[in-house]
Amino acid sequence: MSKAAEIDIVSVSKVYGSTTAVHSISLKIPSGSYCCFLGPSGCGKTSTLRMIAGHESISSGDIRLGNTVVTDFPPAKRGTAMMFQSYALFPHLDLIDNVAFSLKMKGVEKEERRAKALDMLKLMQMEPYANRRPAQLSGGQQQRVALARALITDPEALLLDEPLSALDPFLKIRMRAELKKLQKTLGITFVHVTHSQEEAMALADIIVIMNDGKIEQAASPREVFERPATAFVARFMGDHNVLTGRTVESADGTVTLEVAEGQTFKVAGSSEPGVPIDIGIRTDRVRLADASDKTLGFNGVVSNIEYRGSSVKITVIGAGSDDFTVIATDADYFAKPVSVGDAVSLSWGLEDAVLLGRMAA
Ligand SMILES: Nc1ncnc2c1ncn2[C@@H]1O[C@H](COP(=O)(O)OP(=O)(O)OP(=O)(O)O)[C@@H](O)[C@H]1O
Repeated sequence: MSKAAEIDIVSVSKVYGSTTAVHSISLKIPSGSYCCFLGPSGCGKTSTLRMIAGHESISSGDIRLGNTVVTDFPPAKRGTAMMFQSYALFPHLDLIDNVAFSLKMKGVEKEERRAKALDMLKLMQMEPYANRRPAQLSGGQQQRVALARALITDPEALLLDEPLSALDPFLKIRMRAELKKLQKTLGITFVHVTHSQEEAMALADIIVIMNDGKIEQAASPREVFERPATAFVARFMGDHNVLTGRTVESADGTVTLEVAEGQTFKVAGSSEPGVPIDIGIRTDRVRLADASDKTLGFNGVVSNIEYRGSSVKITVIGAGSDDFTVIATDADYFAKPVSVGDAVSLSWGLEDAVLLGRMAA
């Protein structure tokens, strides 16, 4: 197998007519890492992936793979391989010829390309099916063939566009584990586009969260979860309550923020007084208990309760929010259950609230 390459995206934009799909993004994807691009529909993930692959021209900026600027290279000359969402297998060819196709295009002689295709099918545990056609395979098996076909060119980076979206939920989780194992075995850089937070958290060394053609945060899953950089990330990842307010005081590394009239919260950090600001409060760290320090909690009214098995989701109205979420463990909840309409006191620790940065305009 080839060695892995770092992918360096430098001020890259993509403009389609009057739509700017990607706004001057910069990012270094370390060699040999598993990188997931995550974001809502239309945020520019696929356009970015296709620009790395060379299937889409770059409107401005540059992309480097290792030491080579590949901006103007055709896809086959970049050292990348792409696996498409639909797998794009040829229905009339058997698996060996499907996998060997790109080598045929390069003029590799028949025996050599078939031997290499068989090696790739072996790697994907698909050798016993080598003479079948794609229609005679399950979805998961077709995906393995598509992977074998992408990997036969010995790419330095494998680019995957929503690779798991065509699979049923059970197979999705199994293939997810296989993708991760494959990436570790091969040691090459994987760039994977998904709109699933869970998928990105499970797979990635680095998650790149995009919104409206820009990168909101690029960091490890743990950092994204514990330190969301922006209100968008905190909301999109769905594990924080986001409250918006105005700084009333900033001293000794702590900001005091007014979120509703007479309701102030403390959070670690610093900010100019008067500035509007967002804070994120971990849903799983809020306790149904009175806070000793009232700036680390509030009194509210329960508006909804959802049982989730190992946890219970409690929605509370208060502190200027009508859907403040508390995730309690089932044990904690059933030790002291509450009902819709109950008045509750919520509290959290200073370390469970984070100051969320604002996007540069
Ligand atoms: N060929 C095109 N011509 C014009 N506009 C395009 C084209 N391809 C994408 N766009 C627009 O660019 C923006 C980003 O699209 P892109 O496919 O990169 O987003 P995405 O994050 O991958 O979305 P999805 O998850 O829905 O695939 C969207 O507004 C889309 O409508």
